[in-house]
Amino acid sequence: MPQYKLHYFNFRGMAELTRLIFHYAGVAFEDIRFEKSEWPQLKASMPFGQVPVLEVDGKPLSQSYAIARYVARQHGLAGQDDWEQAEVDMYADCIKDFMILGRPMYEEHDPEKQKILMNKFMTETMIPHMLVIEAQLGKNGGVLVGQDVTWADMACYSFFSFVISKNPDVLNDSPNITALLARISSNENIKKYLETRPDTDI
Ligand SMILES: N[C@@H](CCC(=O)N[C@@H](CS)C(=O)NCC(=O)O)C(=O)O
Repeated sequence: MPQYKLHYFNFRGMAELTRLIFHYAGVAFEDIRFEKSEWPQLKASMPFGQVPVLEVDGKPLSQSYAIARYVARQHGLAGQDDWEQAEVDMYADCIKDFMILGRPMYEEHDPEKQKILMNKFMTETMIPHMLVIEAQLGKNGGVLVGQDVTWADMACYSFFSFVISKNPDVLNDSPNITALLARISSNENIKKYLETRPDTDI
């Protein structure tokens, strides 16, 4: 087994999906978390000057979804054939869009402007795309692709569990997404991780 070291800030952010994949798969990795005050000293050592970065036997890999996909492929969570892998990527990219397009809303501090951004994000992106995910889970027996949990489901879990920690009503009309979250959070490895995970705001 390679030696994995995951470098990121001490919050969930863009590393949490990979952390969850490692824990779900029961694979040991070093979860290296640092504070914002330490970042200026570390930035130059990261390939794109950004994190997350995964070191695999000393070799660095950057870009959160490249990292998550790589770890998922190595541990049987990326789909059974090329088509399934493409479908898994499709749903994972949909979740990545949520994260990228939702970011300006979290960074806006003026409540009025934040409300406008929130409405636009919800009506143009989140609600229509959530309906697709909800319907697919219903059609496909509770997971997005194939017969079992993949990293697309983990991406869904990572994103929506964060969202409902801020706004518990978001999944009121989404029983299938709610069931997926319950399924993943009842995994023994995930349960153990959640018991000890640092309690961070983002
Ligand atoms: N496209 C990159 C974006 C990574 C990114 O935005 N990282 C932020 C933290 S979430 C960062 O390193 N910020 C510090 C900086 O840019 O100096 C990915 O998906 O990994």
